[in-house]
Amino acid sequence: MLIAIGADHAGVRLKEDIIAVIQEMGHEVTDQGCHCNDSVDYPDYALPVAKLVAEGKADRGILICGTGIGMSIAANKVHGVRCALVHDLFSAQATREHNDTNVLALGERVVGPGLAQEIVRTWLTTPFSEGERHVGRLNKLKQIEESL
Ligand SMILES: O=C(CO)[C@H](O)[C@H](O)[C@H](O)COP(=O)(O)O
Repeated sequence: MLIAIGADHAGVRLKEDIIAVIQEMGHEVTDQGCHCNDSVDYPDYALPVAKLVAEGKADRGILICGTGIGMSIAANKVHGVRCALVHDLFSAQATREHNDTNVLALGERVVGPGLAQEIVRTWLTTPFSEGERHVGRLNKLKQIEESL
């Protein structure tokens, strides 16, 4: 898979750890920044990653800021993106199985690097369950998007 990744200044250190995990797993990465420790604005980095996923130019996206909250809010404004903020392994698995999430948000100030790496491994390897009830709910999300 091609994974698009982005971070603000509060997530840039964890971004490097996550890139290493993605590459170890045999996936490709497109790094959309940021690339320094200067204070930047998370929407500027969420948007390119979310658009790459929504347009089918990347298979998945991973976004990191201090809490993951700003990144997840921004990413979920892009039609076609289902972004989950995840800081535990149960949610990493459930959000793939139930929500078919295509973008993952993490908070570098919330989660340690070891757990964050394990969350990414779980999220990248867990398939959507294809359960009828989940498909129906995703269709309802799509209808909401299309009605706006
Ligand atoms: O959006 C956020 C908070 O929900 C992110 O965690 C940002 O990284 C954070 O707000 C950045 O904070 P800073 O004080 O500007 O470093």
